[in-house]
Amino acid sequence: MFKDKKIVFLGAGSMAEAMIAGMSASGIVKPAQITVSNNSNTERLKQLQRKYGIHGVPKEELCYENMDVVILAMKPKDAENALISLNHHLRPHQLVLSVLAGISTSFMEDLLPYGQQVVRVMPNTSSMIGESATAISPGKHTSQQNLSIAQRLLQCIGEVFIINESQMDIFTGIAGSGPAYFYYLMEHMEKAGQSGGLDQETTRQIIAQTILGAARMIQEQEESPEVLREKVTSPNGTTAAGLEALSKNGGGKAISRAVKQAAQRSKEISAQLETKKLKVI
Ligand SMILES: NC(=O)C1=CN([C@@H]2O[C@H](COP(=O)(O)OP(=O)(O)OC[C@H]3O[C@@H](n4cnc5c(N)ncnc54)[C@H](O)[C@@H]3O)[C@@H](O)[C@H]2O)C=CC1
Ligand SMILES: O=C(O)[C@@H]1CCC=N1
Repeated sequence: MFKDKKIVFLGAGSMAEAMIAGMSASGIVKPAQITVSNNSNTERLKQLQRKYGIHGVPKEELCYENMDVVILAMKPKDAENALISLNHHLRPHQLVLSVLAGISTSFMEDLLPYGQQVVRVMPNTSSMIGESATAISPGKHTSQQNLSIAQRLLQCIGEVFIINESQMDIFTGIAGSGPAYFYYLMEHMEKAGQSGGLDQETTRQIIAQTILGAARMIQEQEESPEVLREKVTSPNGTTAAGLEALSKNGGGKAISRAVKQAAQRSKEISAQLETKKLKVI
């Protein structure tokens, strides 16, 4: 399916690198099929080229005719300019994927040539090791065949969920931003471990294995998080004491607020860009 297909990343930041690393390691896409470009930092392009064996090409030197899949990976604030300048280069057969938070398919379609096939994508940085939870939603002109191509390509970086675009904000709050919540939790557990007498490196490995084990239990057992939590919790035991502290300190509420606030921010980014775009078109 991907033999000879050429993929270009516009944007060479942390998300692009995570996807490039995952795709290159998958064996499904060869590094030589991948090109990455950015606004001006040529040193960064050289670094990615050396590290992954892909092509790092300055924006002015990109040869768009050769591209099959264009992946937008700049910040949302740069999307409008990027789409406007892409407009002149694209051909109808080229598929545009966007990993930008808050950028709707209709926003892209309005700024690209009429009928362009686009897919909105929300990956996370675990793409780096092929463990992303990625959502995709097709634009209104996107064929089933191109949606399948996007799905197969993104399976190189982890699990892919095809969702309704109206669910993209909440998906972003859970999975796009989600790794950061777990890292935040780990940072705090690590500090507690150290103050309890463990060294930092050992604590880190213990926490990672604990989170990995809990995640795999959810994936491999039929039971809900609630049931699994109850199985850890002995009456009047250590877990009950820990959970009580979490609950008393607003732990559950804080987690649910974090997800909702991130989803809300995704909505706000869309709304701000829509308002700005209406002044352009
Ligand atoms: N970092 C993350 O965990 C995730 C990020 N995303 C999305 O990925 C996008 C990129 O995020 P990061 O990699 O964190 O940002 P970043 O700031 O690290 O990288 C942005 C890159 O875009 C380049 N750029 C800007 N305008 C450009 C243009 N017109 N053409 C080509 N390149 C251009 C910049 O030079 C830079 O290389 C954002 O839109 C974000 O919403 C989505 C999911 C997760
Ligand atoms: O923080 C952000 O806006 C991006 C989108 C999801 C994760 N990082």
